[in-house]
Amino acid sequence: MLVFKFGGASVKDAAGIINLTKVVQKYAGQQLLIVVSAMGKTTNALEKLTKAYVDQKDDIHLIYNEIKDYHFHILSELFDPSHPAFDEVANTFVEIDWMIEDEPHDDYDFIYDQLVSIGELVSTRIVNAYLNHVGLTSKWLDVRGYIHTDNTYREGVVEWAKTCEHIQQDIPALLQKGIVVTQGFLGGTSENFTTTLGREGSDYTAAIFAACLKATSVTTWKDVPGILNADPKHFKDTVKFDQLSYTEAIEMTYYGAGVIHPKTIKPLQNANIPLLVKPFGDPDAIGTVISETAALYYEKPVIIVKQDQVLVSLSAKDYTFITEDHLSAVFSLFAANHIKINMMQVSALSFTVCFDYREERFDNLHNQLKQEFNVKYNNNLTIITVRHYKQEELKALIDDRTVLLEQLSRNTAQMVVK
Ligand SMILES: Nc1ncnc2c1ncn2[C@@H]1O[C@H](COP(=O)(O)OP(=O)(O)O)[C@@H](O)[C@H]1O
Ligand SMILES: N[C@@H](CC(=O)OP(=O)(O)O)C(=O)O
Repeated sequence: MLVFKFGGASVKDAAGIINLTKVVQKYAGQQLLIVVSAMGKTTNALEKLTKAYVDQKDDIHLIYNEIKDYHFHILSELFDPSHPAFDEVANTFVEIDWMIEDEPHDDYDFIYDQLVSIGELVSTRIVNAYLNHVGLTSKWLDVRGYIHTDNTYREGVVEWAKTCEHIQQDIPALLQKGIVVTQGFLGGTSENFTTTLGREGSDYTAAIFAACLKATSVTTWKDVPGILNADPKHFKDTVKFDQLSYTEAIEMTYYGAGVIHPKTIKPLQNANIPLLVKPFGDPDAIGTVISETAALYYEKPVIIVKQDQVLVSLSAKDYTFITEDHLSAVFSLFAANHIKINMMQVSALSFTVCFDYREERFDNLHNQLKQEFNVKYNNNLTIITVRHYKQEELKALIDDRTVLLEQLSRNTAQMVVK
């Protein structure tokens, strides 16, 4: 069986959904599970809605109506007004109506997951309805009953044994009857609350299903020809990799290459399932095949740009040396706030650490760190990571920016720039 993942860009409008069905029709006769993300930039819009709701802002209904109008406009381009998909989508949005009428709960991450998850619940309703509309037999599956997570909202940790057991119990029989369409990015807790797996987590969902079902391959359909040596939105003259090793793909995604979610590759590597990254606009193109046995040749360095970074410098309040006790206290605070460290450096009197800036988490951490340390920080920074680099290439990348932190190993150079 095959697992396909269609991301937001591939289903951003009615033409995208029509294209998706054409891609799927090429695989008629094969068992197929399709993981779909929210349409276009819906997740960003739902994040805005969540913030407006928690802050009880006046524009909450404006933001919500824009999200609804966007989806109903796509529906009206695909179906006659009497089609049941209109009701299915309206009923899904009712969950938001109920939530935003109430006073906000005080756990931001919990609210976030209950609201933001609507994007995938709605997109899969529309995709599933359209596949059936064109004569393909397809079933909508609520992923929250299959991908079981703990209750770390916004970063649900998958309970693999329970997840695989449920997937293996039900999905093979469903696949024999037709296509299965389900939501990326979402999970469910044992109390039936919705969790999300981290932004851009739909690739990871596809990998979980593939690993549990021992799929032949996973294909993620993207708006790029495959995996390139750098993000084409930031760099000209990129080159595509026809093949890539699991290890290189893990390294690239770990450092922030946004093309694949970082947790995706490992379960596929463990189960020896190839990951194909292909352009949805040219489904017959070979794209990039990620597998164990890729030929390793780097015509150009691999460049990864991670924006919206904050660099924090800590020193002890009594100006003593930074000790293991200090570091242990600092790491505990990072862990408690679910903040992943991207780069760090220790000197005699200070500890410098760079991570993704996320306002609510940063404010919390900052307040806690201030109690024990002198804290200085700089935000709006960028980490440039270069793999398989030549020293002379680094200068051109920095351009006229200031380097605040630099680390070089044999294979990888990393620089925090302003
Ligand atoms: N090394 C890279 N190769 C290809 N695309 C990349 C790379 N790094 C970042 N990207 C970006 O990833 C985007 C595709 O990933 P993403 O937006 O997550 O897709 P989707 O959400 O549709 O699954 C591309 O539009 C491209 O800008
Ligand atoms: N919709 C979610 C999950 C996801 O994976 O989306 P995409 O496949 O469009 O990156 C997000 O935007 O984070």
